[in-house]
Amino acid sequence: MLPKRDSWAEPYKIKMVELLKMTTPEQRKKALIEAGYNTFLLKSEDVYIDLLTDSGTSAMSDEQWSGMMRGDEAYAGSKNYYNLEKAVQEVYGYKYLVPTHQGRGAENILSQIMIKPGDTVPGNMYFTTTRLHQELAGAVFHDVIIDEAHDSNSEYPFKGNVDLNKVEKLVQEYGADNIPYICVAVTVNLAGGQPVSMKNLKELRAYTHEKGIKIMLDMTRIAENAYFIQQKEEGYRLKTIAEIVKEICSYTDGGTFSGKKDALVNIGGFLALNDFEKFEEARNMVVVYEGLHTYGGLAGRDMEAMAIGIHESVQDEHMKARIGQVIYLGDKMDEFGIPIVKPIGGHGIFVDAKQFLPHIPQDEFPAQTLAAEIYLDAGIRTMERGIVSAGRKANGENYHPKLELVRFTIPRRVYTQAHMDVIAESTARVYERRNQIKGLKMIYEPKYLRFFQARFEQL
Ligand SMILES: Cc1ncc(COP(=O)(O)O)c(C=O)c1O
Ligand SMILES: N[C@@H](Cc1ccc(O)cc1)C(=O)O
Repeated sequence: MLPKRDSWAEPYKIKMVELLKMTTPEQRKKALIEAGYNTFLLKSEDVYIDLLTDSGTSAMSDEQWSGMMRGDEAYAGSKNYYNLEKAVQEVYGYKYLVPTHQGRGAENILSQIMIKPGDTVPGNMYFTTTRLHQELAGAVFHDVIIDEAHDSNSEYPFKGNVDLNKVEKLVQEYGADNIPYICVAVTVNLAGGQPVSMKNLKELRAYTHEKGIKIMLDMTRIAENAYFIQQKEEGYRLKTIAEIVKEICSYTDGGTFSGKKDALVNIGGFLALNDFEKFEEARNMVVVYEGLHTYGGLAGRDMEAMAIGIHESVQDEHMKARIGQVIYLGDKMDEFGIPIVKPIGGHGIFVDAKQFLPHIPQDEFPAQTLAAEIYLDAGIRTMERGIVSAGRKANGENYHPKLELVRFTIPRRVYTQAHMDVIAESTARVYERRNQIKGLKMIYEPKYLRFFQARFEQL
């Protein structure tokens, strides 16, 4: 067989490194018990490879670091705000910008200015913070993602797509007047970083236009979604990521953004809108919750780094290496027979805990258990994305999501291919001893977003 000739490589070189601490199995066991078997409660210094999240964990470029030095820390009218506004207008095409400290700050403001109590908000699968803000504003969330998204074995290439029949059913039942907007996430985090196709967005735009319903993007990982469109959707192979990103936004009315993902910064976010009246409301609201409308809870230097990161995020070679690394890890896990969500998505590998630990019932938290076991093996930190994350319904019952997953989230520009090998091998070791693994019971449950702070004990 001829050797492989189409390898990708990182379009950067390493200028500074952060040393990692290795731990012993005994140290990890102790740390895990102290953390109540919740990877969110581990101390970062007890972690070897940190795949908890791709949020705020990416490595900034030298350009971004030099942007930090150009921070204009004026209370009002910082020049970095105008640079960020320009970046948002140029890259996404939205007219108005309201900066926020991170994505959920924007979700809060959007929910408050758009939703009236009793409204219905459809979305392509829930996201924890997004749904909570919609609910706190008085709306009921309805999942309108296609059925394939709930099936970890379906190889459908655009599992993030909205099912228009499900939307139509909601319109029939609740009336378009009671649906302020549809929230469309690109890519869909909890489905496994799955993309939405341009065709689907165009169809949704045509439909919502006719009904007078707005589309608000959760544009947190929009550049990653654009990469999948470029690679998989007919007619987009020769378009750049930048062109595709702008086209996606053109079918929508605005979006919330967590700059901590695509935009390669450690903190920051924004709300972008096209409607001036809504913008005025949001700009007024931001001073209540975040800070003045020209900084929204951010330092000037943070806005500068985000403006630069937005431009870097839509470079084709960056995205090729970014997703290439995720696919490399997924392929390795696949070779070991580890059950993962297919197709491989944008920001990480999602291991199917129901298939991995079929002997553990969902009420004994298989994904939480597996994340704990993965940490024990080699100090790799991952995140539960199953019944714990899904939380409870308004009537107090637990949601029982079909997907019970452990997310191995890859920070951008941080780890090497050798780290990916270590991660896959460690997971394979846990897979070999899967039959001996026992479930957990929850011993402490906070009211909101319980997965962040809940505590568990081994059964
Ligand atoms: C899809 C998605 N939307 C919204 C958010 C909220 O962003 P942030 O963490 O910046 O508040 C996140 C991450 O939290 C996310 O992954
Ligand atoms: N958005 C980040 C941080 C986060 C994690 C879990 C959540 O449910 C909410 C926020 C992520 O997806 O990793």
